[in-house]
Amino acid sequence: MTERRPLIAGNWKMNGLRADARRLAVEIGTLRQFKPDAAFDLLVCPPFTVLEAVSQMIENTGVYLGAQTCHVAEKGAHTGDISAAMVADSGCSHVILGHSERRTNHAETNDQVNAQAKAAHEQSLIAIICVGETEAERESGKALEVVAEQVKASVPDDSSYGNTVIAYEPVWAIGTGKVATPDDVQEVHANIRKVLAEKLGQEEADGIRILYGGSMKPENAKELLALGDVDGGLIGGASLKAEDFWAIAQSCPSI
Ligand SMILES: O=C[C@H](O)COP(=O)(O)O
Repeated sequence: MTERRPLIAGNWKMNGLRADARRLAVEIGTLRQFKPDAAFDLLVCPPFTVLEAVSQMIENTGVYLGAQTCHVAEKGAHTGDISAAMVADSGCSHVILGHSERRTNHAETNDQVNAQAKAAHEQSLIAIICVGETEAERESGKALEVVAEQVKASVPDDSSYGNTVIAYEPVWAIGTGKVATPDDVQEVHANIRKVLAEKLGQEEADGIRILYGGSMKPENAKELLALGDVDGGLIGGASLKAEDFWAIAQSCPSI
């Protein structure tokens, strides 16, 4: 079976002026250099405006750089948008797509996320495709079904373990301090892998990393990261403090 090296990804969201971003990037990069052979990959996804600054700060540290979205078109009349080519040109290897905050605040649909992921793949970017149910959907027993539908529709057919990561983020757990139970997380992750196998084949499904996101912190990371189908975390709030982000990464089981 393809080895799934844990990925610990920090989504800085709309946080970080240049000075803060540089400081945080240096702190994370410095910690990373202490353990270059660690059993996990580290990724930071700052806002577009500081990608360049962060890219310089993490050069040669082994920390990967990602953006938080991209447009489906390569270039053109799309005021305020950023293309996958621009993301790649900024030094990024990854891009987060379809985060629930984008789906809610910018009305992004599964079809759009699918097209964004294809655009990202064309630029050799790794697409981190986010899915997750709302609290009402969980309470009405529809979590598995909703997430399965999102995966089926948002993940393009050209996806592979080399170019795609899935992030399961229950909407109600994001930034709230509420965390899904380990049993619930494992159940959803296993079902995502099953859907991926039906869509892309077992080999790809076995290799695609599925991250958990939603109030992951040093205190709960170990239990979540130990689950069989959890291959890392997409971390918001706790990724803004280098020590917390690093403590989460250190909680990864050895591979
Ligand atoms: O992308 C990250 C997630 O939205 C999780 O955010 P959080 O760790 O602040 O709950």
